[in-house]
Amino acid sequence: MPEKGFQETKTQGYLLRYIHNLPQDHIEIKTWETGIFVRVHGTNPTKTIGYRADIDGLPITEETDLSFHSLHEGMMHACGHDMHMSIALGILTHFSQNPASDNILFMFQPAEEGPGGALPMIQSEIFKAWKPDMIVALHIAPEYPVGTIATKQGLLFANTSELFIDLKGRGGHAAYPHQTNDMVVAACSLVTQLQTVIARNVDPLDSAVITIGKITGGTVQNIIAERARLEGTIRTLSVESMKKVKERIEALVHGVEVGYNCQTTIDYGSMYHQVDNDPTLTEEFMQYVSENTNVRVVECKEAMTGEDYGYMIENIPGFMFWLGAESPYGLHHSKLNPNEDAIGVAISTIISYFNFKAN
Ligand SMILES: CC(=O)N[C@@H](CCC[C@H](N)C(=O)O)C(=O)O
Repeated sequence: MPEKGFQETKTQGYLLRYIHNLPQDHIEIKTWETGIFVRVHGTNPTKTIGYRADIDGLPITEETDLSFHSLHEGMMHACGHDMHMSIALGILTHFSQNPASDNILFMFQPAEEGPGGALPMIQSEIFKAWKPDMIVALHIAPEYPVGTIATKQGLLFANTSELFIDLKGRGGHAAYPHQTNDMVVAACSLVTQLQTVIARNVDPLDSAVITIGKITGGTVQNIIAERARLEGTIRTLSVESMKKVKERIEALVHGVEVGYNCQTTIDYGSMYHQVDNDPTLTEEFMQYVSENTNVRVVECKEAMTGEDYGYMIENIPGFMFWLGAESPYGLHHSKLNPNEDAIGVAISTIISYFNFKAN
């Protein structure tokens, strides 16, 4: 039942029904927007360990033939959030029956794909009252085999900013281009120019991405377009690079405005802070898993993916890791089919690690 960010009402209802069927003696449940907080009271708590799972889907038409494929036409769990939820429910089920000595706070977070649920969730009164001392999250990784986890100390995921550029010129008859300012031509030129920011303005030893994922413009084939719109995303490995990339984008958009005699607007939509793994906790987790489980631990490089989970661990120690879920098709692909064996691997690994951390 994949649903867009902050519209996850059926998802929330499903999760709540499951959670209400667990033993209730040690748990407290609070809804927040379309998300859920569940606190499992420890037997002798000295701290609270947080665990976050994201719950929204993506606007992609699913092309798998799975028996449990999306029932919502045009929407898909193409980033593995269905698996993230299943894993969180598995861990919660265990601790609701066998509480650890410390408290564990489960956060079922809406709107990771946009516009971002993590930041308002941690600003909520519930989070402030139940504030965890550390937080853990995972993301499925189609490129790693089941039985593998991958992470690193420090920067794991990039800074992100959405990018929406609107262009408005003068439309007209397809046969009289000299009387118009064609926004399809201006938009196409701008898309190409934007790639020069990466190729010519970003230090080759740094990294950045500008992806335009959607272009719209015009009305019909024989009318020159009065309007066009580019929708995309920017990724950088530092907050400073994001600032520089945006300055260059603004300069190029201004150039198109002058060069094509049109009006433009730029909207940066939602922005996510980079995921910076706490070095000490991450190192300890990697060592614990290597020495105490059959899971293979890989030290990976940082990725240009974004995650609003970065806000959760900006001021609270925590980390995220990739969970091997081998699929021939990657994240955000209509045929993504993560291997479900990864669910059990994640549940047993996190239960073991939380029991270790909860002393
Ligand atoms: C893990 C993942 O795929 N996250 C998304 C986050 C998107 C943030 C925002 N909507 C944007 O596009 O900038 C990703 O695309 O990396």
